[in-house]
This record gives sequence, structure tokens and C-alpha cells, in this order.
Amino acid sequence: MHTSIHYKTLGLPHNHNYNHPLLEQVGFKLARISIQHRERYQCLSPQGEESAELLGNLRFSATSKLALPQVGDWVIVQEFEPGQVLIHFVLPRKQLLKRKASGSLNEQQPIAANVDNGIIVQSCNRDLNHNRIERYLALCHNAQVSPMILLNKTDLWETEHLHVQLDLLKHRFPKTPIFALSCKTNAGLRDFKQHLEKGKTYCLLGSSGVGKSSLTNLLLGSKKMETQEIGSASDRGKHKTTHRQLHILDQGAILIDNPGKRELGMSNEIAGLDNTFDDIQDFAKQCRFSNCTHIHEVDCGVLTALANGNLSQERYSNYLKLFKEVDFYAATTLERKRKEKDLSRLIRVNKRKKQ
Ligand SMILES: Nc1nc2c(ncn2[C@@H]2O[C@H](COP(=O)(O)OP(=O)(O)OP(=O)(O)O)[C@@H](O)[C@H]2O)c(=O)[nH]1
Ligand SMILES: [Zn+2]
Repeated sequence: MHTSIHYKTLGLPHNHNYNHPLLEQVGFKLARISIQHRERYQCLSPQGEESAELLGNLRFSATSKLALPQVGDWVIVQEFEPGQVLIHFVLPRKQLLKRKASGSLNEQQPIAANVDNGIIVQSCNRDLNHNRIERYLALCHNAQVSPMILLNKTDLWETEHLHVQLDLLKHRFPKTPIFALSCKTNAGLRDFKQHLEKGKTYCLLGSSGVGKSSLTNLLLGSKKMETQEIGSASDRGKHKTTHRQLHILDQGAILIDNPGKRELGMSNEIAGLDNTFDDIQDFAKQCRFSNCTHIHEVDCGVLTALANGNLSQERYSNYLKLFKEVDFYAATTLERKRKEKDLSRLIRVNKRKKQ
């Protein structure tokens, strides 16, 4: 149980205007959602962590998922049993980080509410992908959340290579703060921590495997033990959450962990595809354009390999097919139409070539 949580510690802005009439009634209070399961929530208030349920009314009147409480939301709750509260009202959000839901064209999937900064975590391997970072930046900018880029696993690269890559990142994203660290050696960790401000809410973003859980554990510091003990029976002492969680860090910043495979839909699968088709990734290093789609660009390393027989037509088609499926969800309707046109043109051209 947390003993000394104040609203300020939970990130409540001192100039908030949450003056709801319900708050004047006995048994009602403000709380912040820290965990969301399907129908059940956990929330934090000066009374500590309590489990919360949604008032039926609120559930039925919600017109979309976005209207339901999300991790990071401020809500008005009513105490009905020790450690148990009912959520009556979701207070207006400062921001809501969201992405396009995979499998649906226009549906939005919420990520977290009232986030000040998005931490875009990438790792040092050849999947480091500027275009993917750009998508996360767009996601942050759409929600008016300030982004920062965090390059993890710096231990995997030679210093010289790391500096070259960092320079490239700085060149491409001159307005975004960029940090580099290793969760393995802790190099760079202290500097990064110093930039996390007390009372501000940060949300981790990034594909599966870039080290978000490792980072969360390091940042949790003394609280890490607590997490590990709870998890030790089921997952061998490794903190491995499967749901989003809001944590209060030792130095006072608030961190929303964002684990799970599909949190950002396509990006995880792109990482997977990059690994599956690493020969194609190698050819792609010769492409003139860093955002080459390997479909119609001049000086494309992949198309060159295809032309001179180093890459089979079958493997190439398969790559495009899978990539198309993945990218389908990422693209806007317009973008998608353009891509489909490109693809069908490509298929026609290739058919003609074969005849
Ligand atoms: N070499 C090296 N490995 C790391 C570093 N940070 C994390 N890893 C490893 O990378 C793997 C993935 O780390 P996680 O922290 O589980 O990654 P994640 O982003 O939380 O992944 P999901 O939980 O699937 O979203 C683990 O095997 C970690 O031990 C690092 O700085 N250097
Ligand atoms: Zn190419």
C-alpha cells in the first residue's frame, strides 16, 4: 500500500478546475486510473490504490471506447467498501494518446490519457527505422503530447557507429530531444532520469522487444522489488506486465508503461517482418531513398536484386504481400488506395515481364 500519495504526486495540475458537484458529496473523491483490465480498473488517490468499477450508467451511455476511463484519466469515484470504489464520472482530458485500431478503418484505440510526454523507445539494431519513429511522432503530435526519442540497447553498438546513428537521428528529428542508454549497462540512465520532471506524466511507446519493461523496472528503482515479488511465482521474478500501468517513480515522475504485443498495431509486426526478411533488409540498404517502398523507386536495392536474380520473385511477392497486410492498418484510406494502385501496377508489370 502506498502511504503518502498526494494529488500533486499523482500529477494533478495545481490549476485544475475539476469542481464537479459530486465532489461536494460525502464519500466522493478524485482518483486517477492506474490500471485498466477489461471491465475492471485500479485507481490511485491519497487513500492509496483501490479497485474500481464503472457505474453501469457510464458504461451504457458511452458512445465509444474513447468515452470510457483510460489509464491516466482523472475520475470521480465513490467509496462503497474499503478498497473498492465506483467510477461515476470521467473528467475532461488534457490529452488522449490514441492510435488507429487495427482491423478497423476509422476506429480509434485509446492508449493513455493526460500524458505530458511520449517516450518513443527504439533499440540499437538494424530495425532502427526513422519512418517508424515518424509515425510515433505523428501520434504524439496529434494528441498534443511532447515527444522524446529514447535509443535503448546502446551496448549493442560500437561507440563510433552509435555516434553516427545518433547524428542521423538528430539530423532527421532536430526538434525532438534524443536520449541514448543501455538497460543492460545502465550507461546514460542517470542523464535520462534527470530529464524526467516531477509530477509530469510520461508514456512509453515503441515496438515489442525494444526494452520498455526493462526500462520501467530500472526507473521504478526501489519499487522494483515490490513488483518482482508479486510476479515471482508466475513469471520467475521478471516484471512482465501484460496491461498498461501507471507508476509513480522514485523521483516523482509518473510513468505509463505500455507493454504488450499489439499496442501500436502494425509497428510490432513490421519489426517482425524485418527479421523474417533480413535478406531483403540487406538489399534495401542500397536503396537511394530511406523511405523506399521497393515498389517503383529508382535506384532501389531490392528491385535491383530482383532484376539480377539475387532475390526470387516468389520471395519478393511474399514480402510485399505481408507488408501490405501490415501496412494496411497504418495507412490512411487515401494512402492505402495509392498503395493498392502501386501494387496492382507492380503485379501487372511483373506478369508482363514473365511472359
Ligand atoms: N543488450 C541489451 N538488451 C536489452 C536491453 N534492454 C532490454 N534488453 C533485452 O531486450 C529484450 C526485450 O526487453 P523488454 O524489456 O521485455 O522489451 P519490451 O519493449 O518491454 O517488450 P514487450 O513487453 O513485448 O512490449 C529482453 O531480452 C531484454 O533483456 C539493453 O539495453 N541491452
Ligand atoms: Zn528500395
